[in-house]
Amino acid sequence: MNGLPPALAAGLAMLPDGTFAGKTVMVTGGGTGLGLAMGREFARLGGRIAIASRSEEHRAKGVAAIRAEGGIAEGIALDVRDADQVALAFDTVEERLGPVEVLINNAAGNFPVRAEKLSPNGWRAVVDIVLTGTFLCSKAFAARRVARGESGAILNILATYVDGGAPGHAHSAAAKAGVRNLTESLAIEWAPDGIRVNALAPGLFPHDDHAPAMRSRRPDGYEAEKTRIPAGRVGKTQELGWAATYLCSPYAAFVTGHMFVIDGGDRLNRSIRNPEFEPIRDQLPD
Ligand SMILES: CCCCCCCCCCC/C=C/C(=O)SCCNC(=O)CCNC(=O)[C@H](O)C(C)(C)COP(=O)(O)OP(=O)(O)OC[C@H]1O[C@@H](n2cnc3c(N)ncnc32)[C@H](O)[C@@H]1OP(=O)(O)O
Ligand SMILES: NC(=O)C1=CN([C@@H]2O[C@H](COP(=O)(O)OP(=O)(O)OC[C@H]3O[C@@H](n4cnc5c(N)ncnc54)[C@H](OP(=O)(O)O)[C@@H]3O)[C@@H](O)[C@H]2O)C=CC1
Repeated sequence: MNGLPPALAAGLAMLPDGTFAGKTVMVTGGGTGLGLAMGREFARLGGRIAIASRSEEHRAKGVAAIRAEGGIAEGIALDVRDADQVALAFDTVEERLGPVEVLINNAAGNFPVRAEKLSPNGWRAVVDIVLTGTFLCSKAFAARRVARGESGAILNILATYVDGGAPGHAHSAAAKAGVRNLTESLAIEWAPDGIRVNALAPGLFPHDDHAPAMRSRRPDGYEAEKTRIPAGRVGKTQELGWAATYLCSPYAAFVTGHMFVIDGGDRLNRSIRNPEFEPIRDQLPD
């Protein structure tokens, strides 16, 4: 598990070419990091990608990356916390690329902070982006799919700390756990309408776009954390693309309400042989 099979490393797609041909895929926060990696994989399989986020710079970067690979992409201004902006974004995507058939709720806010120091507004910002934003986008998506009488797929991006929590990330972990539960409620509610709702929980996937607050404090970066991961390495962002495209494809037509974990076994690495416990107040500055 320390490397990728040569065919995959060479960039071959996991699913058949054209699996998403003619389909519009909206990726919130799709201009950077994992969202962009997933958008690129959907585009390689023929999807038309709508990158929806706040920053024009992030959107332009993502659109350019996908177009440079021959894909179709448009940037759409959106703050997922605002229901009016969400409605307008779906309308705009429909005008430019066609109705959204796949929604990736990837946008997130997070910053490490000791829980006793987290301001009410800081808590709200993260919970609103992660939990409320996911709900607002899912609701707008499903209302449109149901009105058209057409099926669809939603994929919510979680984090492995939905189980067990995350010291220094109480806001994000609580919000992601809420999204996990929301995934299950909506999967049941919308299954009769042909709308599948699944979740993808990544472990550690370092990339060059990390927001400043999320950059590793170690001089050697997140790469060095591989020693704690049973697979012996961190994740490669393209691997999330493979998982995301499968879960949203017709090959997963009977999969809904599921949380797919992709972490090289990191979440299972709890044993009496773990290193000494280090309180979060000793890891983060005051
Ligand atoms: C598995 C174990 C993991 C261990 C760690 C490894 C890390 C690897 C990755 C782990 C999982 C990753 C999960 C992620 O979600 S990564 C995604 C991160 N990306 C982003 O956060 C990008 C978007 N972020 C933002 O836009 C902002 O950070 C923010 C979320 C704050 C929202 O921006 P907005 O402009 O709406 O908000 P404000 O700037 O006005 O701030 C609102 C309040 O929040 C307070 N704040 C902001 N930053 C900090 C900080 N670094 N520390 C403390 N408080 C902060 C800010 O002061 C405001 O509060 P007040 O009004 O009270 O001052
Ligand atoms: N990287 C990792 O190791 C892990 C990541 N994850 C999850 O993966 C997903 C992607 O994270 P990652 O790529 O690492 O982080 P990034 O910071 O690169 O991506 C977050 C994206 O969210 C967008 N965003 C933030 N707030 C809003 C908002 N209010 N409205 C619309 N878009 C918003 C940002 O775009 P803009 O600034 O333009 O709005 C940005 O593109 C997140 O859900 C994260 O929680 C989970 C576990 C591990």
